[in-house]
Amino acid sequence: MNFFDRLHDRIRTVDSVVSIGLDPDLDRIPDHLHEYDLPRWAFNRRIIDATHEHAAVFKPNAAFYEDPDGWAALEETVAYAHGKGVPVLLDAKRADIGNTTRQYARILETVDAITVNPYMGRDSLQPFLADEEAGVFVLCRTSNPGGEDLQDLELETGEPVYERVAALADLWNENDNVGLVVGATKPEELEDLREQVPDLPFLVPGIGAQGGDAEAAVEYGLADGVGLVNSSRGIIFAGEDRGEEFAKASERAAKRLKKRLNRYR
Ligand SMILES: O=C(O)c1cc(=O)[nH]c(=O)n1[C@@H]1O[C@H](COP(=O)(O)O)[C@@H](O)[C@H]1O
Repeated sequence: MNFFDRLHDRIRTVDSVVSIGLDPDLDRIPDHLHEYDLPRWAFNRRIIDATHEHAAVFKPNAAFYEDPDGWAALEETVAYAHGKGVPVLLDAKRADIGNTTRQYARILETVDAITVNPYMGRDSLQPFLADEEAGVFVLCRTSNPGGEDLQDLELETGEPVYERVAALADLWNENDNVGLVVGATKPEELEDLREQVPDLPFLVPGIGAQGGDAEAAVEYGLADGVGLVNSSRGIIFAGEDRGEEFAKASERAAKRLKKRLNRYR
């Protein structure tokens, strides 16, 4: 079944478009979890238990797992999220030349969706795009300040680079499996892009810790009700100062964000 159809069902089931980012910074997870073999997995398990009823997806960012224990923690995390019925979107921002990107795409046997980087062009994304079951979110207008360095550059046609990326992503969407990543810190670009590509669901990061616009994220992020608004640190570290009770604060933060976003749906 197509990822966006599954996401549509999941959003309906939990009445939520919240993507919960599982970015378990080892310097920030509670002290008592460091005695476990895999502290990141111990942390994620508690976060998943506490928040899964509010999660449209879980979005682990690969950067937090790129070492042997990290990969083990990620594997456990993905299986556990799936056991709770929650799709997993791996934020890996992948792409490379053909034979390399084919190896990257093998991760789609494990996760449901992925973020990819359009900089190397269509062939660098082909194995992802060819997977009819997977969701492929193309970085378009990112939330960070330096996003403007390249993404806002004007082409000879007068359009900015990020709009060209959106147009290309729309062309690449032959299997109805492509979405865009557009930061909540860019509400005007969100609005323009929604008009330009009305059918592409967006993953909108940048609310919470980065201070983005939650209302614009929902208003323009969804295509026919399908799309994702992500918060990572704002949810998983909501209970940073609560010791063993940390996950309860995450549950409250996830529920609060769900309710807040639902006001705009
Ligand atoms: O691809 C992403 O998810 C992403 C794109 C972007 O433009 N900005 C952005 O913050 N992200 C990711 O979204 C998450 C945001 O985390 P918080 O700022 O803690 O909510 C991180 O995992 C980022 O890597």
